[in-house]
Amino acid sequence: MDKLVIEGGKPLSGSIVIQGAKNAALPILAASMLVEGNVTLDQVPNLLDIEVMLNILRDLGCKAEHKNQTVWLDTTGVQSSHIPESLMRQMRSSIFLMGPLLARFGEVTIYQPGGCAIGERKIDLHLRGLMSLGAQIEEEGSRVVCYAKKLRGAEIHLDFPSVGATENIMMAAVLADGLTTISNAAREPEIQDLQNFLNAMGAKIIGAGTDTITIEGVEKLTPCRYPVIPDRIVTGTIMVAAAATRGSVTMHNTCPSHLTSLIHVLRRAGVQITVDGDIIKVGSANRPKSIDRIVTSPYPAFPTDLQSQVMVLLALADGVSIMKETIFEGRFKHVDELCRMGADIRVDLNSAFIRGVPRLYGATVEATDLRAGAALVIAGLAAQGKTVVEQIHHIDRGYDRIETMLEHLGARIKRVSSPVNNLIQP
Ligand SMILES: CC(=O)N[C@H]1[C@@H](OP(=O)(O)OP(=O)(O)OC[C@H]2O[C@@H](n3ccc(=O)[nH]c3=O)[C@H](O)[C@@H]2O)O[C@H](CO)[C@@H](O)[C@@H]1O
Ligand SMILES: C=C(OP(=O)(O)O)C(=O)O
Repeated sequence: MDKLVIEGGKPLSGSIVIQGAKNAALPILAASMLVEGNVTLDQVPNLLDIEVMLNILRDLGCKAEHKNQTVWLDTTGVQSSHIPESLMRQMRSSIFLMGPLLARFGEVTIYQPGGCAIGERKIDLHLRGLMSLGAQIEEEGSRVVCYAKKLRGAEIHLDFPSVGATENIMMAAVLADGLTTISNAAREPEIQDLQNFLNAMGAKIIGAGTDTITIEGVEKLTPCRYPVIPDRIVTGTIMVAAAATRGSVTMHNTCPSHLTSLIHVLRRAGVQITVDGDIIKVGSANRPKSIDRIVTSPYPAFPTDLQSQVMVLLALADGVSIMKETIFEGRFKHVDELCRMGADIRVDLNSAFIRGVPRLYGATVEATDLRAGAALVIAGLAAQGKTVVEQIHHIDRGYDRIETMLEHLGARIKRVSSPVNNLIQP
């Protein structure tokens, strides 16, 4: 089991290029199953979740190669529309294959997906959306079998703007007969990226990025080459790390407009941020200021995927802050670990009350999920002394060798296998 060992207290400084977005690449890889032929995707990060998705695609009969951030797919051999339970369980995003495989083969068998333990994460909105398009669904235990000779367009209203359900319905509706509208659709940038990819293959979709998406079904798609957007959550993680260590970092290959809510929050905390095209510079020499209330909500509001990272900054702020999590009920697991490092945080229902402390202290802590793990890494970078972050396979799901990226910014961080003592000379 790998661990990260961090000798904290050194401000991050320098510049880095941000990786492509996990949450855009995963649905786009799934959407590639809608077409027959060679699809090439650029800016695909080297992540555990991408590896799992490529293994699922190979299991379905697709040829897949991933080298230097480019993925080459040959989907002509895809025959199967059955995803084994062991593969489904490896991540939540396996669910993205339901819509495309159903649209291409008229049937699909999947199992309840796995993923980080951050909440219940039902798939009812996905299933109801597909049923509205004419699919019949049979559930038996964790197995879900879905049939439809030909999907037909429909008006679908989502009770909640679920990112994954919006994407699954879009992918299924692309080859359906007639027009589909999704109202109360999620508006995340990754949904716009999926629309752009599908349209590049000949789909007719408008409205992604707003709460109403319209899909006019087409007969057939044509393969294409497509670059995935930059990862706004990785960008945000580094921005917070720069601020928490009172460093100065320049990030290239970013989409600042995707980070408006974070930029606003960090500026309120007293962090200096400048934006120039696709470059974001973050600098901070002073103790952060507390923020009375941050609430996570669907895009464009403050993202749940940056909640734990920003909590580290607030844990070091001058004053009391409140963070309310409204998307996932199990997303405060980093709090106990941060308290082990000296943070003063109390959780009541879905709100965390954060009384800032002047400093955190190194400790051995456990990453319980992807973003909780990223938060603990930031805490370790800012803390006095040595921090060991365990269970870092969670972090590898979303950050392409996080230690290499941070080392490049001057951090004293190493990935090690046990034993961990004496591997870093301060
Ligand atoms: C790969 C990917 O893009 N992952 C992101 C996506 O996850 P994901 O697509 O799973 O997130 P959703 O927007 O679907 O989930 C949001 C909320 O809706 C609930 N829900 C969802 C679907 C459903 O059928 N029924 C239901 O009740 C979930 O339990 C959760 O409470 O959006 C989340 C919210 O921004 C992010 O944290 C994830 O990083
Ligand atoms: C929760 C996340 O991802 P997933 O939906 O893939 O579990 C995340 O990226 O923070």
